[in-house]
Amino acid sequence: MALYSREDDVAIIAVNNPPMNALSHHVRKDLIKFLKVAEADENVTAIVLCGDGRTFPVGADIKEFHKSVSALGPTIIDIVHALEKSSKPTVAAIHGSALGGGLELALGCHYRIAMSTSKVGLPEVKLGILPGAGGTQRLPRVIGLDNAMKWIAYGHHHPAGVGASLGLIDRIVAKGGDIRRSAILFARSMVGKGLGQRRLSNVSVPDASKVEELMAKHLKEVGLRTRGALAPVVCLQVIKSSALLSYKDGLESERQGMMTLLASSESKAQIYSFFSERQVSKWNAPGIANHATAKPMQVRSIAVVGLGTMGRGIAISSLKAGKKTYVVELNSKALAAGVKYIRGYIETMKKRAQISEEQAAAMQSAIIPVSSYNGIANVDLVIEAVFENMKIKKEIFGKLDKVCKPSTILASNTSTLDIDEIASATKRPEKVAGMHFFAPAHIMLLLENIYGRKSSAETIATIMDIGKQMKKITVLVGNCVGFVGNRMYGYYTTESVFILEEAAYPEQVDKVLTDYGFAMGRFQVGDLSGNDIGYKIRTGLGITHKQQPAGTPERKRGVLRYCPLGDFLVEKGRLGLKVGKGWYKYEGSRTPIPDPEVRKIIDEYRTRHHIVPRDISSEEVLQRMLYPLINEGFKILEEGIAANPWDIDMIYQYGYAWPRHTGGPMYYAFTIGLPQVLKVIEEHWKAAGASEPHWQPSTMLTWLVENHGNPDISQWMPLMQKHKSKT
Ligand SMILES: CCC/C=C/C(=O)SCCNC(=O)CCNC(=O)[C@H](O)C(C)(C)COP(=O)([O-])OP(=O)([O-])OC[C@H]1O[C@@H](n2cnc3c(N)ncnc32)[C@H](O)[C@@H]1OP(=O)([O-])[O-]
Repeated sequence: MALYSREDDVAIIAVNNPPMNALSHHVRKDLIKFLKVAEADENVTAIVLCGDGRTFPVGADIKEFHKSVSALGPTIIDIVHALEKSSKPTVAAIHGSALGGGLELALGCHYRIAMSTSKVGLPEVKLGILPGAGGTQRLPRVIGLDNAMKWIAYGHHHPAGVGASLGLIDRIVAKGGDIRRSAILFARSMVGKGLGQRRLSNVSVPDASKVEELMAKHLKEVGLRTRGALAPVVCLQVIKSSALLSYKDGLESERQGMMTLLASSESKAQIYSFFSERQVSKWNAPGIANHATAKPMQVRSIAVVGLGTMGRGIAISSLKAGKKTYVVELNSKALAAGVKYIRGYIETMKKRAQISEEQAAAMQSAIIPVSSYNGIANVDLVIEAVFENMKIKKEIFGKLDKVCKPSTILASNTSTLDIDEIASATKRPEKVAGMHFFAPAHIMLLLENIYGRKSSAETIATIMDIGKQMKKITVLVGNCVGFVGNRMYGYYTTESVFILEEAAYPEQVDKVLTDYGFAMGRFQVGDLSGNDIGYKIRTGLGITHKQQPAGTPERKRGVLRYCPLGDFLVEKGRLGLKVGKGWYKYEGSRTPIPDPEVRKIIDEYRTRHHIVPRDISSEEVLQRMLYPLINEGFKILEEGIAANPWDIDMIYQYGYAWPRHTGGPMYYAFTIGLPQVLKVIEEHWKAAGASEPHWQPSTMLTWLVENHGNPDISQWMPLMQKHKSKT
């Protein structure tokens, strides 16, 4: 709802719809009603629009999207026009954030004042839509086309100070000031001044003459940064109309753009992503604990064991979260190198104004270098980040168990290894868990937390809470080889080399993936992370080409199909970007260049095995790359390793750069339709048989299709649970 009050001659309309003052239908009804009251009251000379509680409205109510209620009048644009039309000065008093429809309301007001700490922006593009309440037409009239294109096509939130420098905010109220009082005084001071040029629909776009040039520039940038996404392109086209058409016709173009986007699968996927991102914090470890009941332990200090790339990033994340951080390396040279890197990184963040001087100083003084395990006996949480080797990890956990106080939680940053086996090296398995960070750990937003068979409710709640404090998208999953992310990814890489064998070169496979929306294809990613990583894992499993006894068929490992092309590459020193050659060659930059030598390796291999390369369609490449992931995702849900499909999707969006506008592997499957996905998987399974088990259809997928066709993704788990409880 909204509340109406008076302060002498100024009417105050305050949106009161916790937690974020979204502009739900009932709020919109109140706003129009109170604007009429204020307009009709002779004793009112000015109107202040504000938000109660945490914030100014942060936009339309996203829960109403794709439901009929979102279109029920009054709409946000009706309120925008009522605010603008008012004969009395209308002032938006912004605290917290004014986003989306919230900022559009503020653009309807004649004046805007904001707390210095507040944020403003039109982030609709991140929901696959556009600012459909006049924002595409009104913002360029205030901040110019160039800025408006940037703001709307990328959807970033901007500090109010930046808004003020562009003329969007008329006055800034310093931290600690009273925004409502300032707005009342400001509104009163504007009474009697002309409103004509304050009504944005009367104003023209300042840099309209540069429209074609700006369009070309922004279309190019958007194409590079948000590959394959429709919304940024439609946003730009609609903003363009603000420079070429009348306000009224521009609004019509905005309406049409909005209709197109609302009907797209992209906006549904983005809205699903918005809620999924928040849903993952409501974690559940079936039979052990869930977010509502389990209480985290207070963690004041964290020790990071191992200062390689991962350990350094984890230590920086810990310092950013304000923890006293013990950094541990037994070798003094490695310790010094790690500490130097961390200290240097903090200074760089300070120089780039990513953190304040005080924060930097606090982080520097919170680093405690340690060269023996005894030095971390009293920490609350240890995160081990040493080499991916079970024997070494068990030795370290055994030692940590002996020296650390009984309440210390011991976590491993393993990306694949069995957490229960690691826990078995201690006498406190209830205090052991996995915290799988993604490289670089201080930048990547994903944290995949793993609970073991014996992890306690408190341990799980604590690692989830630490993820939140580190500002990570933290997803809880169960224990299995590779957990969720890497277990699924394994089949993606497996299938990619099978495609090389049969039909394509790396650049052809990668192009299909980047056209789909990935920033990089699988082979470029391999080069970037180092092809030797996978090689070491395969060596650990004893399956590389060199480890086989004489006479082993090159393309078989037992009954399983195998492709050694990745092994050949590493054995020829093609480790990836770091050495300037891998699946591609690199000539002094990070740009991958298709390499005739790689083609030669593939061609010779094909000739040796009498493989005649065939034509392969982009559709087949995409299906073969993505459907094994999806199939494995269903197996993971079936086994209870992930509690919900959106947990998997968030892991893929934030850990593996899955394009957000398609939602993630599980949501993408829903968009394609589960029957169609199953049909393709079954065809491959029929053709490949037991030698390619990743094509064996998941029982859950098969059951859902046979019994429910393509049920809504929110129903997959409830339907399965109902089915299981009956059987
Ligand atoms: C039609 C005309 C065109 C206009 C289009 C628009 O305006 S499109 C909109 C353009 N605007 C945006 O895209 C802004 C969307 N919002 C945000 O980006 C962030 O909420 C934030 C940055 C404002 C605050 O971050 P924070 O980390 O402090 O808080 P938090 O994120 O955890 O949220 C707390 C709770 O509020 C919920 N909720 C939040 N917003 C909305 C909403 N609009 N609606 C409904 N619910 C919303 C959120 O789900 C969560 O619920 P839960 O899980 O507790 O049940």
